[in-house]
Amino acid sequence: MSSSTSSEIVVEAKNLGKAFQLYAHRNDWLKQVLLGWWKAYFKPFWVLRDISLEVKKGESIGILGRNGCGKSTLLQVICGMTLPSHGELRVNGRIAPVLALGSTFDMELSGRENVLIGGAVLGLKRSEVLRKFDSIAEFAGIGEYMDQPVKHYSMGMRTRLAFSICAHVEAEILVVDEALSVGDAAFQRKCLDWIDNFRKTGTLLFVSHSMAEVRRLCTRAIWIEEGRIREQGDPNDVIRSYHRALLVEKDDVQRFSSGNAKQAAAGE
Ligand SMILES: Nc1ncnc2c1ncn2[C@@H]1O[C@H](COP(=O)(O)OP(=O)(O)OP(=O)(O)O)[C@@H](O)[C@H]1O
Repeated sequence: MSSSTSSEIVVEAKNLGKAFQLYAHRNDWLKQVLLGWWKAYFKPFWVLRDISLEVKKGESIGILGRNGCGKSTLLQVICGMTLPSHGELRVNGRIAPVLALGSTFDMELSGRENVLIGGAVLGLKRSEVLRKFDSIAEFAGIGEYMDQPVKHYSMGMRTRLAFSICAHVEAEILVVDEALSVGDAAFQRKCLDWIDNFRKTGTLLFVSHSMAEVRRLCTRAIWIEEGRIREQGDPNDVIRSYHRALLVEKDDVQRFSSGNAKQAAAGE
């Protein structure tokens, strides 16, 4: 029996699965919209399967795994950006997802306008965003670009703005999906320092290919492989197993070219 009380658990997933709809032909999605009641014109591609996990308040979880194994999809499901196809999910607390927020920016609007929208999306009142605006702008450090349309920003500048908004919404759960990798060294250091402080009270979900960052920031690591949890536990142990597997496994191009074919061959 688990000794943690339900109030300590901020994320609880039971048998979570996510399938995307893959269409063999360009127009099949239209057929699906019009005739889907009669027959399915897509094949489900299961990206996450049978994920069960509990994240306790104050934990810092590092999620690792090879390209395309389902790390970002798992975080997107947890953040509510996409619905699970199977299983149950309970999230208890305000979530600030850095990369996801950046991807919802309105490219035609200025950084300033996106701060107002992004702050509201993450649950702040307009008056609160206005009160925090100078601090958000200072942390983002993009100067006069704050009044330029976001479509003129570099990827790093977008991420700076998204991180800065997330850092100001007093979230209980911070979700950082490889966001730091596009920032320059000075910004990365600033974010890591901020995350260090956040970890004293908040919960961190962190996807990274940098094992040094996972070791430094995380209290637990979860290794995802082909959409399933392969191993979880102490970051040093999980990273060791992951590295060992990477040394013996070849770079399997088929993972990307025929995910569906692979599932079909396995009779799924
Ligand atoms: N909207 C979508 N439609 C169809 N397939 C998708 C969609 N989004 C993701 N996928 C597929 O789901 C799988 C998992 O993708 P995901 O982005 O979660 O992987 P990841 O582990 O975060 O990879 P990386 O380390 O490369 O960022 C991949 O095969 C990807 O092609």
